[in-house]
Amino acid sequence: MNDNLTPKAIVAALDAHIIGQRDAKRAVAVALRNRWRRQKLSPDLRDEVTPKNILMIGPTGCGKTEISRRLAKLADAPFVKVEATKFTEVGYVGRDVEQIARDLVEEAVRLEKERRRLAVKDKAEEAAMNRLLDALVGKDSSQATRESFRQRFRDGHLDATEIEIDLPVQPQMPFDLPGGGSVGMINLSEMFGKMTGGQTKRRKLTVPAAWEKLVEEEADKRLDQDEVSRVALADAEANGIVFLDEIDKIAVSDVRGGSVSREGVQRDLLPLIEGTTVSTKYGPMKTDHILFIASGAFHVAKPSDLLPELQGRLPIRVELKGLTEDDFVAILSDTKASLPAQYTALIATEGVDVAFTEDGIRAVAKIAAEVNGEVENIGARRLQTVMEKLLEEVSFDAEDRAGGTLTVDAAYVEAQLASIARNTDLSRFVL
Ligand SMILES: Nc1ncnc2c1ncn2[C@@H]1O[C@H](COP(=O)(O)OP(=O)(O)OP(=O)(O)O)[C@@H](O)[C@H]1O
Repeated sequence: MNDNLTPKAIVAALDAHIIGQRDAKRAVAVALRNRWRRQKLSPDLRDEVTPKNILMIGPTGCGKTEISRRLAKLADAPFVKVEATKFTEVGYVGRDVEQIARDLVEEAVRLEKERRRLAVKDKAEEAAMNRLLDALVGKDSSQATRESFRQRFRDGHLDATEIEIDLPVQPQMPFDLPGGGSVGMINLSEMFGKMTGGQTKRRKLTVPAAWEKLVEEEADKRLDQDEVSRVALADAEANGIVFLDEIDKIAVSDVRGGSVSREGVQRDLLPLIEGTTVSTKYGPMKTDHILFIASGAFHVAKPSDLLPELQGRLPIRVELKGLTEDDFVAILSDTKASLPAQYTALIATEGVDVAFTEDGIRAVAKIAAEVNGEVENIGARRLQTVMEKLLEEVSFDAEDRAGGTLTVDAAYVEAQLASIARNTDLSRFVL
């Protein structure tokens, strides 16, 4: 883990994307740094230190997931998000909860492959180019022909050309298995994988799509798969972050219908959070050091309605605030790759220059806050629907406006959105 990721540095990095929510940012920053600190301890003490999991309490769309996801990205850590309510659905079997750990390992494998593919990129591209040229001009073609096609490919002249290439067959499971395909210690997906091992299938693809597949396959061939699995498993165990959303929905605030299954889910989650060993297709995985960030609005149920054992496992409580109109202004103007910056860049590709004025941003924020107040409070997510509607027209006919400019000021926002925003029934559907 990066030595420079001190709590202050982590909070500063999160500040670039997320407005406010200081307590939550500080809590996750400390949790991450504690992992780094733990690695510095002697082995006997290291095993004693378990993560202090976090409970985030706050309304929908206020940044809970975003903070956790950004944290994982910053730390280059495997991350999965799961809705706790998913496990109360019909057909639920207790061991499904273990799927969370399996998903985390899969994510760790994906990350590890991505890191290693980079190291073998040059060699993989060279081999992929040879196969691409074989498919385009034949194995026996002259060096000059190959060179000319290589150039045409580089210049993008073959983007619409289709070719046929042989690609490995993806192992396919004939049916879905509860518990992620593990029956005891035998792993079925692995078994089916072995059965199809080495088989290829001829596929017709455009040159750029074929190139991507070939580079991927050539890179994978050069990776030591056993080593990838081993490192990924260790990475998931030591650095994995699990975001458990809607934990309040499985808290039991009354003893009537549904409470049994909800309490059941809590009981199932408990060993995972306390630390257990889950069998995965990459080998047994210990969950003791996974960082769990549980989250919920807790409008009805309270954290104290969770099983006491679960409460004990989520000792760090942070409250996130609902976002105000001023927060929306800041989200639109001060975050990296903000929505206005994204739309401006997208539409600029068509040669149209969109510029947001300060009063235009304020007007968008005001309408978003109003609709949140009147229809339903979905937090910063409202900005996405409002911005989409605001720029719907220019997004559609940008081609006719190439070379032109569009100033999004308060008057423009008013003209595009005011009539919809003031009509509650309409904004329910449109904004
Ligand atoms: N404080 C904030 N600063 C900047 N952007 C935010 C903030 N809060 C939310 N957003 C944006 O709003 C969207 C939804 O936020 P997020 O997914 O974090 O919601 P949440 O709090 O996890 O809600 P839920 O409990 O419903 O999952 C994201 O695109 C995120 O970028």
